[in-house]
Amino acid sequence: MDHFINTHSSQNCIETYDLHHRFSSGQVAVDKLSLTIPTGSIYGFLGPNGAGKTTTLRILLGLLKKQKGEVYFFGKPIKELREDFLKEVGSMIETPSVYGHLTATDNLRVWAKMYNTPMDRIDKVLSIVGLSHTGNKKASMFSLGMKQRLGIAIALLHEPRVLILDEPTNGLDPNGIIEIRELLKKMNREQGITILISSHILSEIEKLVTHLGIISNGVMKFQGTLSDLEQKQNKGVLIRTTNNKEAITILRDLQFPVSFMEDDIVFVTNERKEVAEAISQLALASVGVYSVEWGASTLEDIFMELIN
Ligand SMILES: Nc1ncnc2c1ncn2[C@@H]1O[C@H](COP(=O)(O)OP(=O)(O)OP(=O)(O)O)[C@@H](O)[C@H]1O
Repeated sequence: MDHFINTHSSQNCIETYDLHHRFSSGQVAVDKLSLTIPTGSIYGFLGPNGAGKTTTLRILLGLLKKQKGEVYFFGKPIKELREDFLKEVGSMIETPSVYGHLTATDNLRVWAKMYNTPMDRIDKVLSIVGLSHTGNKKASMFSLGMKQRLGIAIALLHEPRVLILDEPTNGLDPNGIIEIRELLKKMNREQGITILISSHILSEIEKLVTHLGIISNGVMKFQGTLSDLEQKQNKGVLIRTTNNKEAITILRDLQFPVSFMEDDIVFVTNERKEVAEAISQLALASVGVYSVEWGASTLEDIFMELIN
C-alpha cells in the first residue's frame, strides 16, 4: 500500500484506497474500494440495495472498524487525524436521529449541548434547512421530508466542511426530493460544503451531483464526473425506410451493426461517415430512406449495464 501514500491529495476531501470489509457472516460487503471525493464536489455514491454503500459510509465515519485499506480526510490518513476529523464532518446515516416528543429547536438544543456548539447556531441551521417556522410543533408531527431536514440541520450544527448523507431522499415524494436537492445545492454553493450522498436511484441524484461513484456487490464499477458517465452513452441512429426488411438484409450483408427496434432500424455507431455510407448503399438498392434520427442510450441504461 505504500505506493498510495504519496499519491493522496489535499485537493480531495475524502479518499479511500482498497477498502475491504467482510462481515462475520462471511459476506464481503466492500471489496478493494477506492473512492476519490474532490473538495467542493457533490459526490453521488450510487448502487442498488445491498451494494455496500452504508457499510462504506460507516467505515468512513469510524462507526465500523476498518479491516483493510486506507482512508484519508483532507489529504491526511485518519489514523493521524484520530477523532479530530469528526469535527469537520456532519453525517446522517440511515434514519435521522430525532426525538419525536421535542420540537425542532429542542432537538437541536440536545445536540448543541453535546457538540458544545453556541446556541445561536440553532436558529441559523433551522433557517438553512427551512424549518424556522415550525415553532411548537413536535417532531413526531413532522412529515418525512421535515424529519430529513431536521436530520440535516443536526448534521450541520457544528459547521462541518463535509456532509455525509446516506439515502436522505429515501421515502420522499417527488416534491420532497426536489426540496432536499435544492437545499443541498444551496449549501454546496453558498457555504462550500463538500457533500457525499448515497442513493440507489440515479434519477434522484442525477440533477444534483457533480461526481459519481457507482458500486455493485461491493465493487466500484465507475467513478468520475457526470459528463464522464455521459460519454459512455452509446449513440445510435434510428433509420426509417420504405422497405425495412430489405434494408436490414442489405446493411447486414455489408457488415453494418444494425438491428430492429419496433419499426425502426437501429444502427449503433458514432461515426457520421458510416451513416452516410449506409444511406448511399440503401439508395443504390432503391430502398428509400425517409427519416434518420440520432438517438442515445439514457444514463439509466448505462447505470443498469454497469450494475448488472
Ligand atoms: N451487520 C451485517 N452483518 C452481515 N451482513 C451485513 C451486515 N450489514 C450489511 N450486511 C450485508 O452487506 C452487504 C452490503 O450492505 P449495505 O447495507 O452496506 O448495502 P447498501 O448499498 O447500503 O444497501 P441499501 O441501499 O439497501 O441500504 C449486503 O449484502 C448486506 O446484506
